[in-house]
Amino acid sequence: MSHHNLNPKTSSHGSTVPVLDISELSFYYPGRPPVLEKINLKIWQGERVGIIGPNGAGKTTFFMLNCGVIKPSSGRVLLYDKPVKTGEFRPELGMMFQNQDDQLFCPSVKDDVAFGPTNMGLDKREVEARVQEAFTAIGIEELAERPPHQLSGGEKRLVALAGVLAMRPKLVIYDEPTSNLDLRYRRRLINILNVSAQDAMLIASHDLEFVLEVCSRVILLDNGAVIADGNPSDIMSDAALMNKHGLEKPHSLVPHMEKHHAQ
Ligand SMILES: Nc1ncnc2c1ncn2[C@@H]1O[C@H](COP(=O)(O)OP(=O)(O)OP(=O)(O)O)[C@@H](O)[C@H]1O
Repeated sequence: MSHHNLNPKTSSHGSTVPVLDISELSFYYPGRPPVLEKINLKIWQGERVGIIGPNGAGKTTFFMLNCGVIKPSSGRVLLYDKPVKTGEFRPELGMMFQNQDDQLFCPSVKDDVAFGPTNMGLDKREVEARVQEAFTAIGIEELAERPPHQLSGGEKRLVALAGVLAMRPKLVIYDEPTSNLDLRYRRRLINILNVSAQDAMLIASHDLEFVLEVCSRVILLDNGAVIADGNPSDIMSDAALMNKHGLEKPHSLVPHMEKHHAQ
């Protein structure tokens, strides 16, 4: 099954246009085996999609193709029915990178969060309203005047997220959002994602418990292909499938008896 709607309210106005419509998408570096080969996927409004797979499976590459940072070797991506072109800014899409040092570069946190909306050509008052809205949603008001390079890794992650949300994207892509987060920041991120109002999100993560808590659909990528696509607990409780692709069935899905035996 490839169509899961979390929120019947939003889907009931009959959105027949997928958020993302990916067909026959391939990508390879010259002289190397394909990183992705003929991927076909549709992402629908209301979906929170976890992308899982071993190191090197092509998750980051897949994201770069979706936001037009790199050019497909063949195939195409439609974002709300309009082709994604390499290098073209699409305000409907926001991306949170794995490494925030690539994303934060302004003298203060406030300037960094304002950077995106300012570059969208919004007037000053609207930019300020959005910055305030993002600060409140993420709960980072106290960081506003700090220089981003002085922040801890977890604080940087939240500031980067505020910068993305201030652009009010409809689709947000997260690359390893919980890596290096302590339990408190991880929990805060889960809470933020679980109440977020975007149309859809794509989240690559090795933190499978996090994926279980947040996602309504899971796509397992390996060897350049979609290996499985469907309900998160169905896919992740298939221990043989998970092991075959360098992953482990999350502990919370191991039945109580089995856990007992393993000890
Ligand atoms: N510039 C490059 N030249 C050649 N190969 C590359 C280049 N960049 C990435 N690759 C290869 O492409 C493959 C996919 O990498 P990608 O970063 O998309 O994987 P990933 O699933 O995000 O991995 P991880 O879970 O480790 O973050 C890897 O085998 C990687 O070595």
